[in-house]
Amino acid sequence: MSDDRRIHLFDSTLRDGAQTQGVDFTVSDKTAIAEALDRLGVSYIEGGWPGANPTDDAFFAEPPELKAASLVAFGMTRRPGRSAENDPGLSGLVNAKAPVACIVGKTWDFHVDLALEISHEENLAMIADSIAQLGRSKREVMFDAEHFFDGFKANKAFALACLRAASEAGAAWLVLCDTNGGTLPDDVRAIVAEVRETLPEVRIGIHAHDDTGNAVANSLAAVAAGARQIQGTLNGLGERCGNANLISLVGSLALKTTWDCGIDAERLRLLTPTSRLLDERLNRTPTRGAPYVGESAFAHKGGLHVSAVAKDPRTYEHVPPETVGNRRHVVVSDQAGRANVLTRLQEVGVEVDPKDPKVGRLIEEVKRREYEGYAYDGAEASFELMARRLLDQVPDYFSLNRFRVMDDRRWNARGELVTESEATVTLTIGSDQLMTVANGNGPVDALDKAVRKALIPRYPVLERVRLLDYKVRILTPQDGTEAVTRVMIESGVDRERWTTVGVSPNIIDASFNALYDALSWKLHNAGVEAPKG
Ligand SMILES: CC(=O)SCCNC(=O)CCNC(=O)[C@H](O)C(C)(C)COP(=O)(O)OP(=O)(O)OC[C@H]1O[C@@H](n2cnc3c(N)ncnc32)[C@H](O)[C@@H]1OP(=O)(O)O
Ligand SMILES: CC(=O)C(=O)O
Repeated sequence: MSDDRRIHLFDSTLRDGAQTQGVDFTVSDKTAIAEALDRLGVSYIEGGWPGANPTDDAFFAEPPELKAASLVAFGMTRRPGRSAENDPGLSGLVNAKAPVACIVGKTWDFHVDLALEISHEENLAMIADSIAQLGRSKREVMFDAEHFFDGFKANKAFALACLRAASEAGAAWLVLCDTNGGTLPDDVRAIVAEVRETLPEVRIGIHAHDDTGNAVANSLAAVAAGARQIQGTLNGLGERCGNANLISLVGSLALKTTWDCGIDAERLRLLTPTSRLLDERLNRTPTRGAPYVGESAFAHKGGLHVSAVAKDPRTYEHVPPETVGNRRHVVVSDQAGRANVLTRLQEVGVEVDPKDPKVGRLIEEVKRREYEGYAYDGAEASFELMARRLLDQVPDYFSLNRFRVMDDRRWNARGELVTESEATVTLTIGSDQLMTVANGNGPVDALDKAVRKALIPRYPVLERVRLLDYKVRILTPQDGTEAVTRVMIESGVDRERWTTVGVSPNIIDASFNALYDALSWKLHNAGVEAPKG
């Protein structure tokens, strides 16, 4: 592919992404994410701002060894009234172990007047001096033109003079930033085109924020107008509403355009694992609806969709999920038809003759239970168990005879408020009846502990099963405290995860139903035999 079609991807997850509310990377997070980005194939990885905090200092003191990408250290132009040589911020960048530096400078006169309170000439000198100073030690220096689009609209001559100052001082890239994220694609396209016409010799990049939900569209508009570098972040992290989502951009550039973003078919399959790695590092639940990489990105729910997808997935998929490392997913719910159920059964390895009348019964059962409040859409382990029970493919590992839960809220002798829960359960396992008692931090915790106490001696595989998420939803709010509740439980062991559902007007009973399925599913999945009754 000609160089003219090359788009350089610049990842700012570890710098602008670190400015996301609630995100706090450790040095080892930064290293793992940088290595994943390097494997994915981006051109530049902005590692942070040396001198801004101890994490970034430590990261740049011992940066990861990147195979293909260039590590970038970020900073800002020198302080007003100082020489670039004596500016501690710039010295931090010079000393950082990174071959490339990227500095932000003001290009909107409003900011120069109000935030910096300096003359326009001094701002131009700050840009030129800083780029020149960094050019003495770095292989490449980039200029992030802060608020460029707002600056261009307010005072075009000054905004362009800032770009000229950076270019003449040796900046390899001029990155036009939509810092406040308020610009729309038509304006981005027109302004980038005008910059290209005015400064045809410079290389232009785009750094778009997502405050109108247009950061990806703005990045593509800039490329159409001549930008050849796109800055973005994994999963769209970043200040306020985030940056252009690099994951969506990679998918679209690689699969839908003739631009060469440096990511071949093999690397493209790393897109979903890379996005998930970031969420895992941040301990965040991946966004289901994320384009290309979300769990719902190739999930089919409507019966009409599933019946057509079974014939040819192109009927409802814009690209094959495997190309981006994702997978197809058929959802079973009250929107399902025969095709959903058969496909889902096949996916979970349940063998059934499509003509078996039990399939029809299963569909009816799903719809009846969904009407009662069950949601198999997110509780696939419960769906699998229901299907296998109907087909006599799963034994009863245990059954509940009775539970009793007591809650105690009182002031102790030291005058402190104490809440305690105690659960007693009677279970049957095979021909044995067992009674156990446990205390817990709340009634569901006490119940969970009492059930496990009875089961673990018989089924040690349950020892390491953990309850990872617990969600309660009121299904009939008009009934007040008598309302029907639905409980969804996510359980896990190591990296294995499964979700189950329980419904009842009694929240503890709903929780028990979900717990019963969670433990039964694990026993079935681990191939455990049930004792003879
Ligand atoms: C648009 C962007 O997202 S750019 C990246 C923004 N990221 C961050 O700010 C995260 C890291 N930042 C930090 O850790 C700190 O802000 C530091 C270490 C950089 C600076 O901290 P401090 O010296 O305490 O300054 P503080 O953050 O309060 O204010 C920023 C200062 O930089 C000045 N400044 C802002 N932009 C520039 C610039 N491009 N060039 C020179 N000075 C600038 C401001 O006028 C202000 O000056 P003042 O201290 O004289 O008021
Ligand atoms: C540099 C940067 O992050 C911005 O202008 O948004």
